Amino acid sequence: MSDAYNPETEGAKMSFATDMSYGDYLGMDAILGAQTPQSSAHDEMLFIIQHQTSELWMRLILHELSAARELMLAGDTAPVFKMLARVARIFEQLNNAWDVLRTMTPSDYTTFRESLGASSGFQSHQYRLIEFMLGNRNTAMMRVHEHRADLLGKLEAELEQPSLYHIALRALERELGVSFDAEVYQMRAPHASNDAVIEAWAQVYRAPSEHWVLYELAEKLVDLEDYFRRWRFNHVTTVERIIGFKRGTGGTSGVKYLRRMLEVELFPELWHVRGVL
Ligand code: HEM
Ligand SMILES: N[C@@H](CC(=O)c1ccccc1NC=O)C(=O)O
Repeated sequence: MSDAYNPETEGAKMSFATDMSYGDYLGMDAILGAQTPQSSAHDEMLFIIQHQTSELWMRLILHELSAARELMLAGDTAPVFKMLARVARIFEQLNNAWDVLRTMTPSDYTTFRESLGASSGFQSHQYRLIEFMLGNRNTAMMRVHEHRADLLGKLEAELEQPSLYHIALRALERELGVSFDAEVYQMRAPHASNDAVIEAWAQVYRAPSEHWVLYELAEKLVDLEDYFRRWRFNHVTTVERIIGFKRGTGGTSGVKYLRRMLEVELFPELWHVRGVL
């Protein structure tokens, strides 16, 4: 008989015929059954898992942002800071993940790129939902989901709700006793910079101790956008490294399109305010 240590002797439960196990709880059969490479290329598994893990983290981002929005609407800001800090950390996790994908060379990628057809991250509805929630609401991005009423419905439902930034701006109005133009609160357009909003944030930044909660909220949002920008930058750099200036499978110009996306400002006034202090 082997003298290998048997944890059963100290009480480890070994039978899960009728009890919920680790795999049951985590839905491991569904998760580990969801990798279906379209080619026999070795690196396609890396590619699939990289995207699936990213989508799982995005799912958590959406969970945190939804809760943060509810709490902000209820005026309960303390837990919101924790949630926004967590979202920034998740982006950092996604940023670090590029190191794994970067081990794939251009020649590795060409072994299966054709198998991807017209599919592309451009069609990630969770990515679009994150953008919409934060306030970057470019409705032109929704058409790729027209064939999926469920996904389109989620994006449409999001557009019915104020963005997280809208809610922050409402709080700013209340704090300073000011009122922003209605155009600031457009529901179906990317948030555009507004001078009155810059001036309002400037009041907060000139006297942080008098407006501590809003100051902290603003800095959490800047932090989040900072990490999000790094994600976009890592993406475009990895893309250039792997496919150069080829067109994207999603039909865009590829790196040129992604470089344009680097110009997106989620919370423009929070960046512009730095220049007027
Ligand atoms: C070999 C690695 C990758 C390449 C070559 C690549 C390439 C591209 C290209 C060319 C686009 C532009 C749309 C198109 O025409 O296809 C794009 C968009 C996008 N990709 Fe990737 N990508 C890679 C990895 C990833 C990963 C790991 C993610 C994580 C989920 C991701 C998420 C996205 C998203 C969300 C967009 C839309 C961005 C936007 O519209 O602002 N990509 N990608
Ligand atoms: N757009 C990429 C393909 C790609 O990266 C991709 C394909 C399917 C699912 C996710 C992807 N990731 C990001 O766009 C390309 O043009 O090579």
